[in-house]
Amino acid sequence: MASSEEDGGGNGAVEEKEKGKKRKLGALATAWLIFYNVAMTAGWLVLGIAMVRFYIQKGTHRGLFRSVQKTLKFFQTFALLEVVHCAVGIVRTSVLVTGVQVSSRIFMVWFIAHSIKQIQNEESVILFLVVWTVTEITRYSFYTFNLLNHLPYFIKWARYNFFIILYPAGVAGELLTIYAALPYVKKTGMFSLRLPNKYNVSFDYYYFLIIVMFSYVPLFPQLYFHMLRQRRRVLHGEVIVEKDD
Ligand SMILES: CCCCCCCCCCCCC[C@@H](O)CC(=O)SCCNC(=O)CCNC(=O)[C@H](O)C(C)(C)COP(=O)(O)OP(=O)(O)OC[C@H]1O[C@@H](n2cnc3c(N)ncnc32)[C@H](O)[C@@H]1OP(=O)(O)O
Repeated sequence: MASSEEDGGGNGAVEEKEKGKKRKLGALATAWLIFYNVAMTAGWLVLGIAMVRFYIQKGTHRGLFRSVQKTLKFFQTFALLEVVHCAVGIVRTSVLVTGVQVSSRIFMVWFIAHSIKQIQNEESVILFLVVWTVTEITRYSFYTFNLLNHLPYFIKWARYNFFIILYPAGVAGELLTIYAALPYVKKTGMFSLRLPNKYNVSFDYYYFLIIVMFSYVPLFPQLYFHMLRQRRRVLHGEVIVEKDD
């Protein structure tokens, strides 16, 4: 995930390398990515509209997760394809960075919010839902317009500025939600395996969640600094060479 930066001022070899990486996508790959990004933009838009409508009609966030969970699960799980896109090389993004981003979201959706019903009405769940929705509508519309070579500047600006606030806000929502889940996990012993058992292994989901929370400390800055580098590259034209994973 590490990257090194070259001085933007006239390093020809680096610029050539950077240009060389901007290869043309095949027609099929482009068509697929346009379809994928349009579908994802639409999916997150539907989710956003459903959340706003729910709140206007009910005047409370209680029950909101339950009412939008099917759409959320479908589109967030569909995002696993992003790891595939990187792995097969049709998008120029690190498999590792994308893998961490997508797996942490899938984990939040399926192994926390879906599995632990008692925390679904926590404000922190709404916080990460709102943050993810704004982020993804911006991000997928950015990719779509970019592929169509008609990228409005405000979408580009939003893609590379919103995350400065949204990323920490999303992480706060996720961590507070996991924290709220801990007492239920401890009480029920869910997803845990106690000894003695026929496999002779033990697993404690409660401690696993604590490890997951601590893993944000080294991993989140990697994602955040990756986005800051992307921001400098795209908005300020700095030449940045990412080392291969
Ligand atoms: C099993 C338990 C696991 C537990 C793990 C716990 C670890 C937790 C640590 C992680 C915390 C994450 C928390 C997170 O969920 C919180 C939030 O998301 S809050 C909301 C704010 N978030 C964001 O703003 C970030 C959103 N995420 C991303 O942007 C990406 O996922 C990321 C991989 C981080 C960065 O994206 P990327 O590297 O792709 O940057 P670019 O957008 O600039 O794109 C680079 C080039 O690739 C092209 N591209 C990429 N995707 C596509 C696509 N779908 N279609 C077309 N083109 C695509 C893009 O155009 C760029 O091309 P070029 O270089 O030619 O311009």
